[in-house]
Amino acid sequence: MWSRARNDEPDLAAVAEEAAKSGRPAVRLESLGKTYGSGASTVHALKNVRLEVWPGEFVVLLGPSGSGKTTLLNLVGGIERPSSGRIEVAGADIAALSESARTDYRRTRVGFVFQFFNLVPSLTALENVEIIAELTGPNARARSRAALAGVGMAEAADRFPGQLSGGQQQRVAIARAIVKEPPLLLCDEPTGSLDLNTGRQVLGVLRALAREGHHTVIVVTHNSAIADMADHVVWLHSGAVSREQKVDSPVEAADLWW
Ligand SMILES: Nc1ncnc2c1ncn2[C@@H]1O[C@H](COP(=O)(O)OP(=O)(O)OP(=O)(O)O)[C@@H](O)[C@H]1O
Repeated sequence: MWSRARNDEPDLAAVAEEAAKSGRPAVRLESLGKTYGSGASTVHALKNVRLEVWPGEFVVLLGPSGSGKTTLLNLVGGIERPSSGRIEVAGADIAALSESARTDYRRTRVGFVFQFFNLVPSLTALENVEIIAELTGPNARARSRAALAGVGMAEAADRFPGQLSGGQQQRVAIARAIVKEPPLLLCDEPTGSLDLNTGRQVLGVLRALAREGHHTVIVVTHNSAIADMADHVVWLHSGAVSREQKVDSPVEAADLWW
């Protein structure tokens, strides 16, 4: 479990608590670079990225195809390692963690939401959440019910994915991501396969999770309309941050239009 300091690894939960007290960013990227391949086929997916994201922020990351959005999300989520630079999450440099500590980090500190919901079709909504809850602590069933209630899906606990709409399935997928109470929620095109209305509902759920202060939410999308509901918008171009904007009065998800 993440609360256990192993060998000389940092205790990530303790580091996070300390970071929260000292008012540090939830995520801080410094001179971050990622290259794929070598020689003539080298791809510089990210170049010298510097970014600070604050606890509870709802961040939208925009950019054309190939600009490095998913790469950035995968690095922050500990799915991949950077080629250079630092990735501080709540004060700990996750690029410096051992393989096993990075697995713990991914499992306990980060929730992922993807375009395709990837629910297990033979399990109910509750069971889909519960299989993740069981990996991360006691009282899995109660925590799973609470997570489903948190995304407005309490009534659908006993239904199978095939009996749910796309938006409802995505809300179950969000419940599955938040059941371990990760400080960081990383979403890659979460509304990419939803229509306008269900997309708005799902974004409303994500917005509420950030607003309640439990999660810092980063959403990667091609859909620039979603930027209107963000606290912080970041544009990537050719692997670098080309523009950044803080928004004082973001619109409600229900008022988005695309
Ligand atoms: N595993 C990989 N191996 C080689 N190149 C990769 C790999 N992953 C990403 N790339 C390259 O890195 C660059 C950034 O890709 P990335 O997927 O991060 O962009 P993106 O902005 O998310 O694009 P899209 O919006 O199309 O999903 C692209 O040139 C891509 O081809």
